[in-house]
Amino acid sequence: MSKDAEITFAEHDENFRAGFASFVGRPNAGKSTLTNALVGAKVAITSSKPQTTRHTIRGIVHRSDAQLVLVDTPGLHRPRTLLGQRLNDLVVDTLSEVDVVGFCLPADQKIGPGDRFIAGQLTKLPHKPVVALVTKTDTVPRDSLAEQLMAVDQLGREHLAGEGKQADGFAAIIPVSAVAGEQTDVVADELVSMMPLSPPLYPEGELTDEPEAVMVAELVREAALEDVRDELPHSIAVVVDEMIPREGRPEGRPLLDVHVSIHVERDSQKAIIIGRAGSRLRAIGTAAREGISKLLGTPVYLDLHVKVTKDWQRDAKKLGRLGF
Ligand SMILES: Nc1nc2c(ncn2[C@@H]2O[C@H](COP(=O)(O)OP(=O)(O)OP(=O)(O)O)[C@@H](O)[C@H]2O)c(=O)[nH]1
Repeated sequence: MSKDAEITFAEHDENFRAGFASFVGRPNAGKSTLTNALVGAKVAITSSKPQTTRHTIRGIVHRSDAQLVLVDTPGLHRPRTLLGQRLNDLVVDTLSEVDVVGFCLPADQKIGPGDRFIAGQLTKLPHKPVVALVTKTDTVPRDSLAEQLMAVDQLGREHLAGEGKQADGFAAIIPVSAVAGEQTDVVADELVSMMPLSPPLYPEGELTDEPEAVMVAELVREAALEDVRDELPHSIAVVVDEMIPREGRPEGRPLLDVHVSIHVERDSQKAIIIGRAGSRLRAIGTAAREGISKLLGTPVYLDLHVKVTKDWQRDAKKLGRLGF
């Protein structure tokens, strides 16, 4: 973000609110899509594959009366690997610093052990308001939505009520469809009402403060996730090795060289990513390059390398090197 942008109290109403909110929920619960719908631009990566959001990505909602900084977190889930454990720790750390937590529960899926696990984790944050967001309401008929709302209320009362915890379960329960654009304003209003009185935290127009390299890596990862199945999505980590302007380009025709490594855990996975005669890797490159050019506002030459980093999810040193 631009550090030189000055913001002063005087320019803003004394009732202005600003603060941080974070969405949690099982993989695929709709957190990224909701973030994007609220922010109005593509900042978090969405995909139908679970666990695509590994990095804490902020989207910023600018309103005349408030600024809402959304911290998008990875899915909280029962840890099975070292990576899983680290991600959970990261999520709980993040949550302890935000003003309100939005717990996303898809309308089209019954509440299950995964949701109860998350609700249990949220009790580690005793004084934090938790708003339940029943997502994807466009996918279910009205009567099953009503049932889901009651089940969610029950979940809140079971986990977030009682001494030392939230007094009455969830602070609010809001049905929303990010895809149909229904009730997203109600979600924003509710989250804003829980922000402290504060001047804006970021300059106007800022959408995210995620470092560009992380967003570039996420765009490549999103492209690599297209059409891959089973355990492969969890085995892909993407690192931007270098981004440098090409030298000797003609005036007004810049080109950015972007060097990216796609790490997988096994040789067989490397073969899948590369595809027959390199066809999949080329498709990944084409798809990602377009998004990266748009993001950075300049033509890019994208150089992709696929590397096998054996069992990186279970190796503390390798995790560190890949930025976890
Ligand atoms: N019909 C419908 N689909 C939705 C809605 N919100 C999200 N989806 C779809 O649900 C899938 C998962 O959405 P994401 O926003 O990526 O979910 P997430 O919770 O961020 O997922 P992770 O990053 O894996 O934790 C995608 O295929 C979305 O298009 C919605 O309001 N309606």
